[in-house]
Amino acid sequence: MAGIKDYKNSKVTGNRELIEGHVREILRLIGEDVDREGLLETPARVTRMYEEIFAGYEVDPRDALGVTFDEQHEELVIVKDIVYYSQCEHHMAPFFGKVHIGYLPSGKIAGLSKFARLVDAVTRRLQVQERITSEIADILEEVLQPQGVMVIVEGEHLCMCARGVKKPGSKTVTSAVRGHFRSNAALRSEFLSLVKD
Ligand SMILES: Nc1nc2c(ncn2[C@@H]2O[C@H](COP(=O)(O)OP(=O)(O)OP(=O)(O)O)[C@@H](O)[C@H]2O)c(=O)[nH]1
Repeated sequence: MAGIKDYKNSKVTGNRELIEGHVREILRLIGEDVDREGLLETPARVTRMYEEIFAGYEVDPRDALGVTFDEQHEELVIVKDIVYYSQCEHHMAPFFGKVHIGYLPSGKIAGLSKFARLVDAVTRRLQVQERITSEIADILEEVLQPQGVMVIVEGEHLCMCARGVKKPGSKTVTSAVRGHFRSNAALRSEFLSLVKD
C-alpha cells in the first residue's frame, strides 16, 4: 500500500489472535453460526483487513513527506484528486473520497508522491473528515514552511448512506486554509478553479 511500508508489523498483527477471537464473538452475538463454512475464515479476513485500513497508526504522518528539496519555485503547486479511504470514529463505518492540496512554496518542495503518502498516513485510522483536513494542512505547514496551504477534502460517509438518515450520494466538503490562502481571496479562487473538474 502506498505510504505505509511495514504495516505487517503493526499492533493489529501483534494482536491477531485476540482480534480474531473478538470478531468471532461479535458474529456469535449477532446471531450467526460461527462454524458455518462461509464464516470460518471471516475473523482472520477481518483482521487482515484491519492491518491495512488501520496502517496509518504505524507511521508518523510527518515522516510520510520524507525528503524535501530546496527549490526556488514560489508559485502555486496543486496535487489534486488523491483518493482516500478512512473509517469514521463514530460508527467505524467507511468514508472515502478525494483530497486536493495546494501550497505556495517558500524555498522548499516535497516529492509529489509524498502528498499521497501523507494522505494515506492520516486517513488509515479512525478519523473524522474535519481532522483529516486540518491535520494535512498543519503537517504541510510544519514540514514545508510554505507561504500558504489550502486543503479540500470531499467525502461520502457510509454511516450517512447505508444507515441512520440514509442519504446516499450526499457529500461532505471540508477545507483548511493557512498562511497566504487565508488573506488572499484571489489565491483561493485560483486554487478552486484549478481543482474544479
Ligand atoms: N462532523 C463529522 N461528523 C461525522 C463524521 N463521520 C460521522 N459523523 C457523524 O457523527 C455523528 C454521531 O452522532 P450520534 O448521534 O452520536 O450517533 P448516531 O445516533 O448513530 O447518529 P445518526 O447517524 O444521526 O443516526 C453522526 O451525525 C454522523 O453523521 C465526520 O467525519 N465528521
